[in-house]
Amino acid sequence: MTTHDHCLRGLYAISDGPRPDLLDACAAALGGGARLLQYRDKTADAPRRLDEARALQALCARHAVPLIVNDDVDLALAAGAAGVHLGEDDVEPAAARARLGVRAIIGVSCYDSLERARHYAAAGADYLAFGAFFASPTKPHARVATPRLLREAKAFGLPLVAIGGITHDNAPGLIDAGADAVAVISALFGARDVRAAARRFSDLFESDPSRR
Ligand SMILES: Cc1ncc(COP(=O)(O)OP(=O)(O)O)c(N)n1
Ligand SMILES: Cc1ncsc1CCOP(=O)(O)O
Ligand SMILES: [Mg+2]
Repeated sequence: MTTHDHCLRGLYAISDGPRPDLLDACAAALGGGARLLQYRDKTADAPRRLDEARALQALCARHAVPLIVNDDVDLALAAGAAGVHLGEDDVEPAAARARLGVRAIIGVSCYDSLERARHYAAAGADYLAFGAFFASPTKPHARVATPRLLREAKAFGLPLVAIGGITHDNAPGLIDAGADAVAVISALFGARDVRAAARRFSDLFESDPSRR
């Protein structure tokens, strides 16, 4: 168990920027109960990314929710974020830890691979992300994972995050298979009412499985 386990259960909101109402949309996700927020912006607009990451860090601090920055350890450091999410193109957890400190939340993408999970669990990751579990509007060519991976990855003893095409309808199956958190972009930030969408995802973690 890590010191971050309390926030690693529930809805993990991942921003879909750039968008003009990014702050409002993220505030709505947090208002709807998101337990983690990831700033994911794949553009190269460094000044805007820094401004947005800093603004999101202030927002997250008001909600006592950790901000995770996707890919970019330097940006996480500059924004004072709680941590970073690392994929296959990014640095190893130890390098991120050396920059961000022992208390940082370092998440890793394991895609469909238990081998990656084993490696990253030993390398000091705080959570293991698997996916895509369903066709993803955001990342149509993402590698495909199956719920069985979640059941097997429980053995690593770290919080498990599921990602990829997750909706209110298909999330319960992943939670039942062992996902501690569901990471969602389109079905959350593409919703007309982001706060209500976040609340519905969050409620899935509170309710009796037989009543979902
Ligand atoms: C929680 C979470 N899981 C997986 C990813 C995907 O990371 P990666 O494979 O590095 O892809 P990009 O998001 O960088 O396109 C994630 N960001 N967050
Ligand atoms: C970043 C990422 N990695 C695998 S699927 C995905 C995108 C998830 O977005 P969506 O919830 O819109 O499918
Ligand atoms: Mg990445």
